[in-house]
Amino acid sequence: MDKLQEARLQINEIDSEMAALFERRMQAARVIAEYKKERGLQIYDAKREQAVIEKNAAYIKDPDIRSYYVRFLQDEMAVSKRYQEHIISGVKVAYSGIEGAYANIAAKQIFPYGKLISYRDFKAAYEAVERGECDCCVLPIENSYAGEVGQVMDLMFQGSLYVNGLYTLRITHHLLGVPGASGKDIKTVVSHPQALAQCAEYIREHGYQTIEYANTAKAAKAVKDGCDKSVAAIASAETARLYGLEQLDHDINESALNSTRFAVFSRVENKKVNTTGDSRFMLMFTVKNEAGALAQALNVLSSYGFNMRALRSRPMKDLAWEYYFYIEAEGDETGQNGSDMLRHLGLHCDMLKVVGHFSDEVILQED
Ligand SMILES: C=C(O[C@@H]1C=C(C(=O)O)C=C[C@H]1O)C(=O)O
Repeated sequence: MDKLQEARLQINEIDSEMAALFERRMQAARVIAEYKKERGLQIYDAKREQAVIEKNAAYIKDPDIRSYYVRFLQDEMAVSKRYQEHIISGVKVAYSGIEGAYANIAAKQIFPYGKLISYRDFKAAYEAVERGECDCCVLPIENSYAGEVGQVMDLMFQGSLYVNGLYTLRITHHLLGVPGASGKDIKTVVSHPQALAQCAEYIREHGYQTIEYANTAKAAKAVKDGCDKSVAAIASAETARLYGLEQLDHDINESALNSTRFAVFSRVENKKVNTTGDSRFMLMFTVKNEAGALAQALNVLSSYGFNMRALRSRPMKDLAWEYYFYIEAEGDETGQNGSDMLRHLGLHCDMLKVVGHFSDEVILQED
């Protein structure tokens, strides 16, 4: 047998072993895909991929081969993600608003393989998941300009869903006109009040009139339907594509920090979070009607070493002048220290629940 034949026989043997291993790996990936579907988690997990590469690359003794093996792992994981997409494809994702609105843009980016279903408001989207009509919903919880989204906070307090992921969508506004219009034609701009406010300086410099719409997508649709070259909408590039508008000017908002945080809600809690140090959790509670109860409750968190990042209060709808509290804190509350903290905190509360935890806040780019 010559060298070629010998080496090919070896490869045949290796491939047959690898085929069996590949099948086992893909079966494990299927289990992971189903787990993610139930919990509204994204397929891609950057930290896990990094860990897989680091751990396995270290097994390769020949330094010449190591970089090829890293490439092999990357390809293998890309194949596994494609397979997971096939399994999850059609996951039903509820969002509130119409196509082209920012909630829709966020949902599309988080679940590009999902079936996105529009609901008329936050409550309808949330309840569609509670009823089992959808697998998860994408709702805004906070905007860097307008602050918390109160209606969603109330749903989190009263409802039964969990937050297993948080995503920040950076929002860039553009000036959008009907095809053939140019910047010089524009006299009036239309958009959501927040978008108009975020572009106030630009609007003032150009001397435009403004008209408010319920959301940026509706404003874009009105420009398209109106066929008036003197009217432009302020909205995203995605909205421009959707409604066949042209970008007459780009990046017209003043603050580059304009962003909205979207939470993904699902019926099943994601118990095990990444414990690499970036974990966060969300609590909701009411305190006993006693002097110092709130201060004592807050002290419990710090005494167990949890760093509180946000504290908010909202009125309880059915009890006048009574409030519930929302806390977002850093750390992993699923371990022993966390459960001790929660038990201790419970002593100061009438009601306490963990609404969600997630390992990383993912930044979404609009385009
Ligand atoms: C299998 C998973 O999903 C994806 C695919 C991975 C893989 O094939 O090893 C790793 C991380 C994820 O991007 C997982 O999250 O573990």
